[in-house]
Amino acid sequence: MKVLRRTLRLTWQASPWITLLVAALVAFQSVAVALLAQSQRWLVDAAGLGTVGGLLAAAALGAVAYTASTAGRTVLHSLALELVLRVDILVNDEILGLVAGLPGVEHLEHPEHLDRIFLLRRGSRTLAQLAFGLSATVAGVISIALSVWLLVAVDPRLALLAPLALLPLWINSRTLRGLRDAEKEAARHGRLEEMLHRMCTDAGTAKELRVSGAHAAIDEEAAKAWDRYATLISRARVRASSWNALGWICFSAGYLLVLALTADLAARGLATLGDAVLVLVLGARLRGQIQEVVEQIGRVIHTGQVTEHYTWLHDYAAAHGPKGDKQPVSGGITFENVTFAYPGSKAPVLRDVSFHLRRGSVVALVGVNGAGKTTLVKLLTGMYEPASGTIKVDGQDLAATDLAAWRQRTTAAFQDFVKFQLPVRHAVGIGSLPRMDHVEEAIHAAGADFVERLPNGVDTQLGSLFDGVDLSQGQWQRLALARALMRDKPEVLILDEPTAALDPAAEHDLYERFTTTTGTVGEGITVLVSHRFSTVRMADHIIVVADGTIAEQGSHEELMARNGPYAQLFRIQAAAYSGDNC
Ligand SMILES: Nc1ncnc2c1ncn2[C@@H]1O[C@H](COP(=O)(O)OP(=O)(O)OP(=O)(O)O)[C@@H](O)[C@H]1O
Repeated sequence: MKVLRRTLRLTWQASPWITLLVAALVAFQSVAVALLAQSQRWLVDAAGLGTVGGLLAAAALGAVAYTASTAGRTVLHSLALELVLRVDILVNDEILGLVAGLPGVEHLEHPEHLDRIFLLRRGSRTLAQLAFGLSATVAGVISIALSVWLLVAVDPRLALLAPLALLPLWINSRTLRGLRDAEKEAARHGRLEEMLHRMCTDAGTAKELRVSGAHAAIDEEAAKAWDRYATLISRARVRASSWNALGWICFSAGYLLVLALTADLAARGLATLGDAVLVLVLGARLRGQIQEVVEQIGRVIHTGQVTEHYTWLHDYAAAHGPKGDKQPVSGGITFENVTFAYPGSKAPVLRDVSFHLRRGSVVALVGVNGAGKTTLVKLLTGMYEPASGTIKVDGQDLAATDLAAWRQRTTAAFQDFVKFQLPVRHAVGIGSLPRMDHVEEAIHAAGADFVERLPNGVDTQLGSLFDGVDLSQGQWQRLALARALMRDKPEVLILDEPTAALDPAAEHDLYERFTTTTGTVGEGITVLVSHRFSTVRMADHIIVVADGTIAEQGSHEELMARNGPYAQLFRIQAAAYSGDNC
């Protein structure tokens, strides 16, 4: 009901006038068949009796009903198409808004949630048809009821056709349920095929795949996934059509029986010729009417699956949306006994982690690959919530604060940055759209001065998709950094290996710049993740992460004096760089 109300609201919002016109035409369609059959009955009876007035009235009624029905049907078809198209756009906008507006990213990583979003986006049109489909179904049922009523008036036994007409309807609802289950089961294969296909056609991944020669194998895997998807769906369809055919055979046998009964009644003088014509016309039309209602019900039931996901998305967005209007105040951040496991995985990636990030400090997270550094950063930016323990910002639980407001006070640059194929100004500016005027400043702060030498400076189009300039990996990375630096005086600046593509000297120089020129110094907290100890040693506080726990923490000097894992890693790297870079 909630979904119906929502889609009705969207339908009205799409166009009140078209909605009213469609409703009026649908209402007329519900009586059109009965009017037409009745006019033909009167026409034949009046002809038999030779009453000219009756003949003319019946012909006039038939002509009006026929014209209004056929013309109305054509107009209804095009108006309904237009309305559904408009509602589809609104539904898609709503879905994208809900998916993109969620503060965390859990819904984008959980396979079950991804399946739901996949099915929802594929079925958005069905959802857009819900209001129209339901009203057409009600009109169809009324139309069938009127036909049955007219048949019963000739002879009550003719009502036999009604239960027989319901049989295909019932079978169809059962088979559609089977189809719905098959679609649910197949969604994962469909999504896999889409991903593999994209891997082979996307310029970024295609390069690596060509070099490794794996594209043929991936192509094959994509074909297999598509086969699995198509097989599940087509098997369910064949099953459904066989059952539906059986239903129609039963109805056709009933129709023949009704015709034989009417012929008998006419022969015995218990029915007029007009009655026989009425039965003939209505019986033949009943098949079409039922077919239409079956199809409409099919669409509505199919919508049931999509509406389930639609409701889920709304509920999920309501449960995971902004939690309150309290804003974190300036101060330190404390992780208290934080344990965390990624969705769908039972093994915790972080176990009982506790540490404090002091306001105004530069904190470095170090550790081997997979230790849990990026996961800590994701928790800090509110992408995920801890399974147990709390993250407190000035004593306030981050899970209970408005994440959107928190994000306004933080900024981050990640190792897996995005290459936005836009003009430089926009590729950097989307870091903080209200501060578009500060793009040049951010570019300078990120050391991306190469932009000045591009053909159109900050207005140069980037990427090959739109005949733009392509950049080196290090240059793309500097732009990603500039994007992160767009935020005005962030309380927390997170740099998660955003300089991996830069040489060690450039990274050292850049971090020196960040820690002395950005707005966070003295006011905010800078969290940097790096494998380069020449950078790490600049931090005030170093946290060594090992296997999801904190192995040790302290200043560079303290950790060197302790001679623990940090000191060992530092010496190994210092030896590798012959002391030059560390
Ligand atoms: N989205 C995810 N879903 C499930 N497991 C994940 C996910 N992201 C990371 N992990 C797992 O969490 C662990 C910690 O990963 P994390 O990215 O935090 O490590 P890291 O210390 O940042 O590593 P690196 O130095 O390689 O960037 C790894 O074992 C990884 O496999």
